[in-house]
Amino acid sequence: MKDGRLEERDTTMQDTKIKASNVQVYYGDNHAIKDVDVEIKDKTVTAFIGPSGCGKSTFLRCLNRMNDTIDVARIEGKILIDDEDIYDRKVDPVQLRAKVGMVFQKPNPFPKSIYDNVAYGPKIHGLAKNKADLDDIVENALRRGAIWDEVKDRLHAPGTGLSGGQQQRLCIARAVATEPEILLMDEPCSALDPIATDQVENLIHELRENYSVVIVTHSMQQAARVSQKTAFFHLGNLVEYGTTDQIFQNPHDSRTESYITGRIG
Ligand SMILES: Nc1ncnc2c1ncn2[C@@H]1O[C@H](COP(=O)(O)OP(=O)(O)OP(=O)(O)O)[C@@H](O)[C@H]1O
Repeated sequence: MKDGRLEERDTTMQDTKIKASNVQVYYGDNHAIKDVDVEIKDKTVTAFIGPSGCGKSTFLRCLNRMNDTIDVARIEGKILIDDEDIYDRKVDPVQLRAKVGMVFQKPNPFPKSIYDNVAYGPKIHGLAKNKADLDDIVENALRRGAIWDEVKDRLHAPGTGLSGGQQQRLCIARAVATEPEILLMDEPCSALDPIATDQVENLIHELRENYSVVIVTHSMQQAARVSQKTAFFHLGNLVEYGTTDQIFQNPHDSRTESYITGRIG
């Protein structure tokens, strides 16, 4: 059982990594995110929860400008990362996405070897001086993805030949290989069995040492297990944001309470 007060002290000590103000997202006429303000802490796992269609993934995708790739999406408001406006014209979205890595619901390794899956990002971002350097980066990332021991003897086998849980850890290794500061995870365990889920959750716990992790999850049990902060979304609004212990044990808003007690979902 977590000590609520300790957890609270722990997260309030962390610096703000992401500050979103008055964020609105429209898909054509559909106002999917309504006036969201939130400060996301560094070295903390933040869970986004809420009923299907409430805008969790949409808001997550605002944080590394993945919505830019959706023609009908329009974003207003401000999102600062380390006090820099990520929607400023001088920000290159490709560089931004290296700093703000993303792991998707379905493991999506490239149709390349395990090695090349991880080496690809560091290569295009010029992070390796030579082959030996690249080998080190790949090994380190696979270790941080908690999959090195399982793949070290078959680095040149296809990534798509791994099990689902291994593929997801490979995708996490690929995301950390470009030395991001923030990791966005959109339901990273929904395609995994309980054992693989447990491995990925343990990994999320370790990643928190070095990164700000933001995870969208349908599972309230998962949010309670992995996160220190939780944001509850409903119909495009950020209804309540607080420590995970407060949200689950003492929700202030009746909508949050209805959701966590299973009355709405
Ligand atoms: N690519 C898109 N094009 C148009 N509308 C979209 C798109 N993605 C999401 N939407 C709409 O935006 C709203 C929020 O969807 P979003 O996927 O962000 O919610 P969610 O809370 O992540 O849902 P779920 O838990 O079911 O994944 C919904 O009305 C959805 O139909």
